[in-house]
Amino acid sequence: MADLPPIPKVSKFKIALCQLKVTMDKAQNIIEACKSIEDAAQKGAMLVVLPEMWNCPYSSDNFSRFAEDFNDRNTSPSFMMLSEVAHSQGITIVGGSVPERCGGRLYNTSCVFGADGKLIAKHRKVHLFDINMPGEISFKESDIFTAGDKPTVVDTDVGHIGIGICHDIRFPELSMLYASRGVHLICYPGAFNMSTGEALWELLFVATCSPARASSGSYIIWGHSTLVGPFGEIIATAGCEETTVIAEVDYSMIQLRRESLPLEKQKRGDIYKVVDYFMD
Ligand SMILES: NC(=O)CCC(=O)C(=O)O
Repeated sequence: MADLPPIPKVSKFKIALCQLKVTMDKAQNIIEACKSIEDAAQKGAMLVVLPEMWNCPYSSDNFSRFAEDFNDRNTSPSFMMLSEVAHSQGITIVGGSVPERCGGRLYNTSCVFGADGKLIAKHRKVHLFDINMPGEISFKESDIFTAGDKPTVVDTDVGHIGIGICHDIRFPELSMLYASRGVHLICYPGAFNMSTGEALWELLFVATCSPARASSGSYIIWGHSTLVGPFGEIIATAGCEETTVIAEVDYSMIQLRRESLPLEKQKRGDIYKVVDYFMD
């Protein structure tokens, strides 16, 4: 097995999970998100995570209307705000997700910005959320979005981070692939709902960030943005209200987990294997 990346120099830092209220007013959503990020940075957060669809109420009717073409600065205010605030505050931002328009297609996309404001990674949701639970919930993202075709691991000032978007969390193969690449933390911007929200997959260091629950709309958000530690323990969590969860990430706990529970050595490569098609 290849050596895992070492624990980064900044091994203890504050993370902020901004559980934002999302409204039909995109400009307002951008202003509020910017305020929450600045506030979190003032409180010492070095990494800020936003929810899935933080600029757009999660509904099929809205995705196309709220979409942005990231190559056109004039029509991508969400993208520009994240880049500018990452730079002005000198922090890393996992920018939740927004609908992305590219080459005539729509994607559910998370942009990651470094402390210099540069885009350092872009994850397009790999597993689109199609569900039909008669009498409870019916939703078909694949009617609107094209799925991404690759996993995303990004090297940041605060470690090696894997990115998944909401439904991606249900596929342990993706998180196992990230684990096999030695990520320190997996960030899952999400917008779970009231029917399925409790059934989350929690593994390694995981940060999930949801929108706050709104009193209107047909898709009722679950909330509960959470930071889970490397032993599966819940370090910090929220209810369904608008709030920011600020908690400490301590990567030295990864070392402790690797030593006390050497799962990497216990793997049975003779009976199963995670194949990483994207690793050079
Ligand atoms: N927005 C989503 O991907 C929702 C995923 C979800 O609720 C699930 O149960 O999976």
